[in-house]
Amino acid sequence: MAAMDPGEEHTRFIEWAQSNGVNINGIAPAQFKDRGMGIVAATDIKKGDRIVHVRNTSLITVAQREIQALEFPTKTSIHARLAAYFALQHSKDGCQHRPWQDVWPSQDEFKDILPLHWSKQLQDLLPHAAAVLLTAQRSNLERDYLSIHAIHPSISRDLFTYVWLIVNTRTFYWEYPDLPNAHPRLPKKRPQLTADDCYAMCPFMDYFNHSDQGCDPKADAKGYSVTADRVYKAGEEVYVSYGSHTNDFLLVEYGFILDSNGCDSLPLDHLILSQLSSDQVQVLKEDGFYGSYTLSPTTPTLCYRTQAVVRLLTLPSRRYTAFVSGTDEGTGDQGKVNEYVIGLLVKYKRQIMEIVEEVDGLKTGVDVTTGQKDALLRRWKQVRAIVKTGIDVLSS
Ligand SMILES: C[S@@+](CC[C@H](N)C(=O)[O-])C[C@H]1O[C@@H](n2cnc3c(N)ncnc32)[C@H](O)[C@@H]1O
Repeated sequence: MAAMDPGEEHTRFIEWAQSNGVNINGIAPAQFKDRGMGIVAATDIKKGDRIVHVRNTSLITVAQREIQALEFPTKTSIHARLAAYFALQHSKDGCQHRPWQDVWPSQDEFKDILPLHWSKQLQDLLPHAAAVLLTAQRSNLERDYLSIHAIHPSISRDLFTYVWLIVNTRTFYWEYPDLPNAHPRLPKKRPQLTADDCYAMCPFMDYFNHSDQGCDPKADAKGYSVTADRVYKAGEEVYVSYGSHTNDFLLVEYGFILDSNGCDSLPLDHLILSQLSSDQVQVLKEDGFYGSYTLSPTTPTLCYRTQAVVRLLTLPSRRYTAFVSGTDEGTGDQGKVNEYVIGLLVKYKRQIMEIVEEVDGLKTGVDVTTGQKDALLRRWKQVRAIVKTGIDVLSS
């Protein structure tokens, strides 16, 4: 994909970043047609070269004095604290992060790509897994907005939503360096925080786009760095991996999907949970096998949890018990399990055909942009392909 010259606000930001503890080596930001900014190799890069390092003092974490000075109530999430900090900075004269803020995506760009901003008509057409993630995202945002609104009523919902999404799409996992041994992931003096709260904003690092095969960003007490995972030729895009995410997750949390994603899978909960009796639900809960059933486009196609639940649904309970207790690998029952799942998938495939047709027929305009329709259609076609592969593999 051709990269374009990013423009002068990016040149200004790079100068700002370099004078603020960011060491850049052989890479540069570039503008892409379909995914905003990204990072390209400015020269040939060798595997193992450290291409960027961001000093720990340049990260924005809640341990920072300016953020601590805002004296948030203890229950305020880290996400909310960071968002509130950036909201308060946003319109301030002499805001110290201005060159960084100037290269972030605009509110309008978010409105196009993030399902949170899509029309209800489109949200209702999201795959089940994406809809579940969207509901959770909406409720986290609401919780955070209300907690900040109570102490900073001047921050509008619009601005808060924007900076909250900036934090959501641009934070890195940050293990606070001064962690006590007993709770290796909890920042000292903040025992109420959980590992999920260990986030940092990281200038320049947030230019990298995601690939399931990208470089792995590493953090240590000195800061954050990215090392080349392979050789890159000058001009090639360099990606990092944001984690092992499915395309439903990437769509809802980041506003894009990958054409090829080795971490993709399809949750089957919406097909399976409704089949369970209340006794079966209880058994599964007691055994720790309730929910999180997945179908994967790679082998094994069915995850262990799915193998377990389908045994409970289709076999005498002693066969299920033998399987989950490990006394029987369950190979003899595999045909019956596969047959049951195929039945569910064939029914689901018919529903998918109808949804694909409906999405394909959507008229584009104010409520449905071409980009939104395209992303949704591509995702449904991927779901259809996973289901088809599942049926083929289980039938063979
Ligand atoms: C950390 S930022 C990366 C820089 C961003 N592209 C920008 O313009 O500033 C994450 C956002 O980049 C975009 N993105 C990241 N990886 C992508 C990919 N492989 N394809 C399309 N968009 C991607 C998504 O909009 C995502 O929310």
